[in-house]
Amino acid sequence: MFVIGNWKMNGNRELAQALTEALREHADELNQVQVGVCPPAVLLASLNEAAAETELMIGGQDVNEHQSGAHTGEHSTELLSNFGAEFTLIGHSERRQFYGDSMARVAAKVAATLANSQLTVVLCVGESEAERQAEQTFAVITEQLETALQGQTGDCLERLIIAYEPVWAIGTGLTASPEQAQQVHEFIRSWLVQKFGAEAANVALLYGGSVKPENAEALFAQQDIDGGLIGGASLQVDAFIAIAKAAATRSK
Ligand SMILES: O=C(CO)COP(=O)(O)O
Repeated sequence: MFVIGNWKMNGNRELAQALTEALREHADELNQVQVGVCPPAVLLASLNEAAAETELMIGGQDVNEHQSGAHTGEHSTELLSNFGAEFTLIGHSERRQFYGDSMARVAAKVAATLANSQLTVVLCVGESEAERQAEQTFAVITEQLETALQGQTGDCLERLIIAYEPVWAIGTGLTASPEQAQQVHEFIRSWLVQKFGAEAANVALLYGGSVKPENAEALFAQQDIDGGLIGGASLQVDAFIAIAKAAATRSK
C-alpha cells in the first residue's frame, strides 16, 4: 500500500521537520506502507535532509520533458533525482487544467521520465464532473491512459503507478464513494492488463480526491485500491499519519 502526500503550493521547512519526526515516531506501525511526499520543488532539499533515516520517499509534483536548457521555471528529471526524488507526479489535473499540460505534453513527460531517469512515474488521470454526468468517465480515462502511455512497452511497468483522481472530488470535500472509486480502478487495471499483459496487474493504483482519516479505511478496503494520493489532508501531520495507518490495516 502507498500513501503519497501532494503538498501542491503549500508547506514549508517546519512541515518537513514535523512530518519526518512523526514518521520516525510511528515507524513500527507504518512499516508495511510506502509513504511518500511531493513537496514544492524548492522544498525537496529540506525534505530530503529531514527524511534522513526514515523510509519516506520524496517525489516531484511535475517534471519537464526536456533534459536541460532554457526552460525558465521548470525542473528536469535530473534535478529532481539530484535532490532525492524517487518518483514524480505527471498529468495532475491542476496542471492539465491551468498550466497547459495537454495530453501530448503529458505523454512527452512520461516518455522522457521513463527513458532518461530512474524515477517512477505516478500518472494522474480523472474525469471532470461534466464528463461523469455525461457518462464519459471510462472514455476519458481510456483516452488519458492511451495517450500518456503510447509507445510504451511492458518495460515501463516496474516504474509506473496510476493515480485516479476524479476532478470533481479534488479539494471539494466530495469523495468518490468506495464503490465508485473501485469501479474505475478495476477498469484501469483491466485496461493495463489488456495493453501490457498479465504482469500489469501488479501496477499500484492510487485513489485521490478528498481522502481524509474518516474515509480512508473504506476506500483502502476496496480490492483495486492500492493506496491514496492525498492533497489537503497531507498538510496536517496527524491526519496524514492517520491515513497512513488506515493503509497499514490493509497491507498488500
Ligand atoms: O489532488 C489531490 C492530490 O493530488 C487531492 O487533493 P485533496 O485531497 O485536497 O482533494
